[in-house]
Amino acid sequence: MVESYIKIWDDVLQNIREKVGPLRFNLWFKNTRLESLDHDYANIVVPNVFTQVWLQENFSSVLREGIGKLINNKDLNIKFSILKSDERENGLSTTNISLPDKKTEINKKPLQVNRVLKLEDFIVGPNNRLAYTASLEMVNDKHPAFNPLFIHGPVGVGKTHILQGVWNRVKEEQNINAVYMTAEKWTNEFIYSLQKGKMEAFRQKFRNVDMFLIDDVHFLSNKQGVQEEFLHTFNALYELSKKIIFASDAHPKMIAQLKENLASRFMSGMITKIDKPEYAMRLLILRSKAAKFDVHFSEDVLEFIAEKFDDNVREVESALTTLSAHAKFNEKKIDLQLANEVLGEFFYNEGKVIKVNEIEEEILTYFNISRSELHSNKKMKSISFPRQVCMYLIKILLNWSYQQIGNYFNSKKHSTVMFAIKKVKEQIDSDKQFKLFVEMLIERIKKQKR
Ligand SMILES: Nc1ncnc2c1ncn2[C@@H]1O[C@H](COP(=O)(O)OP(=O)(O)OP(=O)(O)O)[C@@H](O)[C@H]1O
Repeated sequence: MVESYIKIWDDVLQNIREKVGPLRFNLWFKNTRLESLDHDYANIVVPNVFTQVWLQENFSSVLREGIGKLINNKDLNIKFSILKSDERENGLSTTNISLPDKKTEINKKPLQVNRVLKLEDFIVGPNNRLAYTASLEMVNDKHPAFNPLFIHGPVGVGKTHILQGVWNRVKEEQNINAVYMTAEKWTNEFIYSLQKGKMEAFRQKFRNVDMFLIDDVHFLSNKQGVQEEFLHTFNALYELSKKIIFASDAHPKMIAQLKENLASRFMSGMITKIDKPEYAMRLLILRSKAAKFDVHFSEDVLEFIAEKFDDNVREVESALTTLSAHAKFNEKKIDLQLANEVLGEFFYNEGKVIKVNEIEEEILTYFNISRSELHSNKKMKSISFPRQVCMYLIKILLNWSYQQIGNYFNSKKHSTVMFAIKKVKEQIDSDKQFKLFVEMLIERIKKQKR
């Protein structure tokens, strides 16, 4: 980099670091540089397209202002270049991918589809038919043949979709008091009410519902006092024949440290598992999800995604989002070639197994912390947050049990690991930039295996 660019870039970065704080700064600006600058254009090199998208969306004006001020051009155009994948390590040269500059009209619609989960958008197939049909019976039948309904299955297969879909349906069609919440939220309300001496109101609230939909009940694992109160709520509703639906990552028998009487209540109605969807199902789901995007995905692209992304539906959706983001920002048509280019880095040779230290390496690099800090008990956010992300990645890439992950991280409790993974999941769902960041980490880890 020409020396004057280094100086300009240092000044701009210093300004940004003050604004965003060291954690986010390290996440997004660490491996960037000002590659070239003339009166009209500044070209900034970034390590990957996710950083590019994030900087474009959040920092274009700050960058324009910061650099523009130094060269007296407030209308400066900012362009980004991405290091070619095979050159990332030694940073030899760059591939230019121009983002639309500020004068170009770009489609301002959000890249992600809106997350209102409705039963009518749920695709029914062999992996989920029983769970879906049983849920409909809960909706439509005044006195369903079973109660409670307990739905379990691996991550991202549609458990939440069904519960929220049921909740939305009964809210629209029936004048009943239906409550949907996660077991974690229920636990927090319980603890709060206990601390504030408001248990009577708490009990009233939950014992007066007509339909009780609790997601992620595995969260109750290992929380004896909370389970006791949950059992009381369950019993009260059950005796009044109120409809109860639970969703969980695991069968009641497999939820660690779950009181026997609570486990047996969970198993007293219908238990049904949702499995990972097969290819034909994935394709059907993809078609339906793709139709909600404002870009066109051709059938061969959808088939390509359905074939390559075989783990869970969340991954499949994320492939669509990523592809549509690339197409928009680079103003390209979505075809098989683009899908291969963009998504090729997401999958890897199955024979090559990802190792836990490879996941760790990415975390250490991106968050700039040491391995001993990652494995420590330090609670400051700059250490605990990367640790949580690491736990999440180990869960989804290696599918370790919560206990295994806890043991690996200096004997952390099963519930601590569950909480960490839950937090990361929530942030992925609510923060698009963070979602892109996590996808980028996954992409980098998987790419090493190709
Ligand atoms: N059969 C389906 N039809 C339509 N969308 C689906 C289907 N299955 C899953 N999805 C979609 O996949 C995404 C993940 O599903 P959901 O959040 O319901 O998974 P989950 O099983 O609750 O996962 P977790 O255990 O991680 O909470 C959602 O956007 C959901 O709409």
